[in-house]
Amino acid sequence: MWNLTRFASSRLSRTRRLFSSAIPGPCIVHKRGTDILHDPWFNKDTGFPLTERDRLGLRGLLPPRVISFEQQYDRFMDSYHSLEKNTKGQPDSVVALAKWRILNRLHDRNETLYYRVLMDNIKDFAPIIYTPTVGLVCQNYSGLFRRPRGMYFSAKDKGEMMSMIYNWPSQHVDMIVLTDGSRILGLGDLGVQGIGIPIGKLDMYVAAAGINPQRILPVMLDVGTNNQKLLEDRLYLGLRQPRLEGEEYLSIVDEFMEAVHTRWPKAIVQFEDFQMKWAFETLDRYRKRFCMFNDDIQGTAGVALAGLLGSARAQGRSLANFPDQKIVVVGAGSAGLGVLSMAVQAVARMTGKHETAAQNFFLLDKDGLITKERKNLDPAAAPFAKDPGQIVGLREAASLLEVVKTVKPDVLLGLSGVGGVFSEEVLKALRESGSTRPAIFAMSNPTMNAECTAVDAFKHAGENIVFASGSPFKNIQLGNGKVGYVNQANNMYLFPGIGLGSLVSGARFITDGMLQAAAECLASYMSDEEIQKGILYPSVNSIRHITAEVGASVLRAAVAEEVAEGHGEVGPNELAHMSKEDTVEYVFRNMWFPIYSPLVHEK
Ligand SMILES: NC(=O)C1=CN([C@@H]2O[C@H](COP(=O)(O)OP(=O)(O)OC[C@H]3O[C@@H](n4cnc5c(N)ncnc54)[C@H](O)[C@@H]3O)[C@@H](O)[C@H]2O)C=CC1
Ligand SMILES: CC(=O)C(=O)O
Ligand SMILES: [Mg+2]
Repeated sequence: MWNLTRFASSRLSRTRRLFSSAIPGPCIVHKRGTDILHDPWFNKDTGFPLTERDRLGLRGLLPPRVISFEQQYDRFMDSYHSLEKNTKGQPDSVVALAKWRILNRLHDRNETLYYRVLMDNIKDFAPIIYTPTVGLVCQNYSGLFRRPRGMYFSAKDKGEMMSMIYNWPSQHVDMIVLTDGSRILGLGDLGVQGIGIPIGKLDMYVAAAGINPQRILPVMLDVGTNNQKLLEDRLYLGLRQPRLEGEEYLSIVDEFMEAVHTRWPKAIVQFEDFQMKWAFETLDRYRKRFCMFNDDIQGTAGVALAGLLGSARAQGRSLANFPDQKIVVVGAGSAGLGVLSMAVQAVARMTGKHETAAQNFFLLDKDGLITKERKNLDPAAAPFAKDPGQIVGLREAASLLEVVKTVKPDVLLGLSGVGGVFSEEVLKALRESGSTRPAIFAMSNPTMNAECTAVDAFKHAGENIVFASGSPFKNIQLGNGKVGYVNQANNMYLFPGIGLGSLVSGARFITDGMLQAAAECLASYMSDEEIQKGILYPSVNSIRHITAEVGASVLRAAVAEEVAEGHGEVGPNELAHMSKEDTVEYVFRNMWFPIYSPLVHEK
């Protein structure tokens, strides 16, 4: 089941070999002249060769010297480094937004160069285009707005979506990330400003999964906002009305899903940052009708499970001991419940005992420990609610500190959205954990919403811990050359591979088996040596490689579960006869790589 043998050791060299053989095919363009220069999909700026300038009516529209892609790349990186130098000492938020702006301007101008720069510098740039800076961008979106990106469907568009969807200029769309802005990271309801999240997630799709940027579509479903501050903000760009509820709300989402799949029947829709009630309801409503998944529930669960298995290994225990781990989950929302249900299912598979699989898991929300005595117990949390008779020394609504002191957990996992809930006292109490190497997952985003910082975790809970956070922190120097490793437990390690594997298998639906395969692949990726150091996840620098491996695992699971219908020229039979190695190679070959393609004009 959990086969933790390591994949091929020369991960990156194989990636490079596959890409170095990539010869850019021609790209058909239906425009000429300035229309091309103003289209970031095709624009090469000063990089257009003279012959192409002639063919496309660009002569005279650019300075005469042709600059190579490498020179353009270096020029951008020089500007970026100057900006870093010039903003030194300024407040973090000012620096972060300045960095986001310079990247965003390149994105608006020249996508090929933008994605190349992003891919090659993913460790430095992911924190800008993704968490944490994307949170700040969403908070300030209406003021930062210069040009639209993606599509906006609002409650006012009811009845029009089927025709509106044809306003999108691309003939083909493979991957859509959709939000209604109701729970953006841990920042709450940001209304239309939440569009930054689908944009950031899709940037990760291009960088990690090699989805062609001409085939992605970020979407905002604006059904109003309950954020009073935004409703009163004169610059706010969304609908100024309270959120739609009930059937009115669902009819908007239904209409959007029908419209999308009428134009692009094979498009995959990732639901992102929906408030809990709609996250679960829409997943249930659409998962057997469309190829879709909810990243916060399902992507996060796989990443957390891989980390939990890793932290069991980090204690030098065999995986057979995983079911004995005592795990406290703080946050009973879409993410926390998603993690719990996948982890409990893994325990049930390992032990064969479904009734007792949840016994070592403890779930808390804003009111404390959840037991069966909880008034208005949420049905989604009910399977994890403790029976008061079976938790000696604890009671309904016990505080986190009481729970940690009594349970002495092996793992403390936070998905509460509340910064600092792993207080000094809680972290110190973890020193009494039954584990030789307790693990702390402070998974809430962005950084200020993390349940604790890396510094505090190592300082208060001890140097022997394993630590992971949703947004990046720097490794901690513990003295005497010892390093406290900081892992990034973020669904970015899985959602690109889930989307890519579903796409290239032509999956009709995304099944539990495919999601489990993704989690198993991530869990088995790390060597024992890395795990012993406390490194649970691969470096962000190798995200394309891990995504290809995850994508291939998802594809094989789709074939095994008979939902794979094939992709392009490759039919389901051909997929079924591919070896494991072949599937990885096939997935790599389907990844878009940012290099300039010769442009061919067609009327
Ligand atoms: N690292 C990652 O990959 C991911 C991180 N997240 C983060 O997880 C957080 C929560 O997301 P959702 O579950 O979708 O939100 P949610 O709003 O559905 O759930 C939040 C839960 O936390 C509980 N809570 C609030 N205050 C608390 C407190 N003081 N103590 C204990 N529990 C408390 C609430 O009662 C609720 O059960 C967000 O910050 C989000 O950014 C979400 C998905 C992926
Ligand atoms: C990472 C992510 O999906 C979230 O924080 O919501
Ligand atoms: Mg999310």
